[in-house]
Amino acid sequence: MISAFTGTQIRAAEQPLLDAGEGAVLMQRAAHGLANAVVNELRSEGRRLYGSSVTVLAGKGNNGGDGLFAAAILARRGMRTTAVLTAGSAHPGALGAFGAAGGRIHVLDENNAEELAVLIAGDDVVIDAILGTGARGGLGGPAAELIVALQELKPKVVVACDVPSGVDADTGEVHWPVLTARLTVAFGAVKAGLMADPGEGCAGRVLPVPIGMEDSLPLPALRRLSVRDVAAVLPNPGRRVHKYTRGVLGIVAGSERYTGAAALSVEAASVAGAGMVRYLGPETVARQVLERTPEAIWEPGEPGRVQAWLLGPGLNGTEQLQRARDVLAAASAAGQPAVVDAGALELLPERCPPHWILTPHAGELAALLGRGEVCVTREDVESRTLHFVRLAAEHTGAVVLLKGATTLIASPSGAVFSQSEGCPWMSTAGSGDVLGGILGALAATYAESGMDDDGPFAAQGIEPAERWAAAAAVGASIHGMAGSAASAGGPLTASDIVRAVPGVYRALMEHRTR
Ligand SMILES: NC(=O)C1=CN([C@@H]2O[C@H](COP(=O)(O)OP(=O)(O)OC[C@H]3O[C@@H](n4cnc5c(N)ncnc54)[C@H](OP(=O)(O)O)[C@@H]3O)[C@@H](O)[C@H]2O)[C@H](O)CC1
Ligand SMILES: [K+]
Repeated sequence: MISAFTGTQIRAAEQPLLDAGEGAVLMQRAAHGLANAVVNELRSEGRRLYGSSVTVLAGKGNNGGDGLFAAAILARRGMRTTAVLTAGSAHPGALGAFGAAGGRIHVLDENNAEELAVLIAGDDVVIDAILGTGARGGLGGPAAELIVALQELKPKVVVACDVPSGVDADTGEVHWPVLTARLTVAFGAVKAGLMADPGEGCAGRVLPVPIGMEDSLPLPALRRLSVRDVAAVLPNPGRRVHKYTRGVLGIVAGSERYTGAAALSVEAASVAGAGMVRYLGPETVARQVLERTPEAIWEPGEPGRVQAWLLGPGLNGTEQLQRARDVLAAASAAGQPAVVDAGALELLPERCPPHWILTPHAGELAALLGRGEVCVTREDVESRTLHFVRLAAEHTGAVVLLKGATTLIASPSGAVFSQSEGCPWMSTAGSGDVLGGILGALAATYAESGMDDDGPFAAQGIEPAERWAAAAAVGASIHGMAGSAASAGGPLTASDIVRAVPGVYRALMEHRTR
């Protein structure tokens, strides 16, 4: 499990060490970690250190200090090093070390941003050490001009020091302009803003570097399940199971207008481990569903027993909406888990049970919050994903899974998971219906026993109040892995994601036996 913390949490954990006069030691560790990361990045491209060039953009605080000390190390190892001081002044000790190691220094002013950008852009590596966890807002003035000009010139390799300057370390909010990094070297621990959009999109790969205060960290603000975690909690049928105990999922999806959504979500649920899928919808849609997934059961009347529900993909028309309303009421009364997507989100009661999983995209999340009179737009949600997903979980009382390049899953208890296994090609019609099917299958499977204190989540140390959010994170992860496998770098359809799901399960099961 990867844990992420806010800048404030990290600063608090550092404080006892700073009080004990260990600040300089922490900075040296950070600088060595950063310098090593630059060396490895160059080596991975088959480049020699000697004769390669690096520029550090250094702000006036400790972030700039880390960058300058790292550049001094790189200078001593044979790199041509330049520093651009973006605030006129810089950490005195680090600047001294940099000068002593033979680095060249330029001072950014009102008139030289473009000229310096041209000078730097040809370097092999640019280290962004302008702002770290001490930032308030983003870059302005000449520093912003420099970043805009540099971004246009497409520098070869950008390594961000602790956090890309302009990304809010706590929230992932981005204050443009930001220099997009290939790698972010995070000191002490990953910052929460590097695992939430839009910040994650600026950070590239994130490499945590321990600096000695990790034991003092509190509970994380955000967690990400690793492949190993997902493998460990994946439902694994024992010898004595049958289709009913594996988990039966009821699906209310599709309509005359959107038949594909029903077909995709039923098929996805079937391949994602549900023991059986019962489909509720009009006969014309059911025919197409069964043509694609003959294993599913059409329920024209009162449905048979299910362990969980999926409602919403492609839902349209009075008849289907009424069906969904009835099912929601029955699921609530029976205490059954439900995955609620798309059209069914509008049918939710004011407060939902904590084992319901809502799966809005940014626009739907804005609408959901609007019901509670929080007036936000899709753009607001997209720019502060972590904040709004938490708020939606708090307001609705349910687990809220906000779909995106980084999928955030907030539990009403306050825990947040972040998964990012997918790829941009997955932004395609029907992809969300497949996610709904996978989540539904997991909900039906886990509903039987997965959430107990002797179940897989408890074994991973996940608290009872966080388990449904963790289950949703498993679904997001499988969906992302299946999409990336199906894409292999190229375009794909939602059906391709479905076809890749069993292979992902197999690979995860293998992981488990290793
Ligand atoms: N705490 C430690 O011992 C260690 C920290 N590490 C590294 O330090 C940074 C955090 O360093 P800090 O000096 O606290 O803050 P920054 O470097 O991020 O910012 C420095 C100053 O910049 C000014 N500021 C804030 N916002 C802006 C802005 N939008 N534009 C321009 N300037 C801004 C502000 O100064 P003011 O005088 O304006 O208030 C900041 O104080 C952390 O990220 C690590 O990289 C080490 O890693 C380990 C030890
Ligand atoms: K930085």
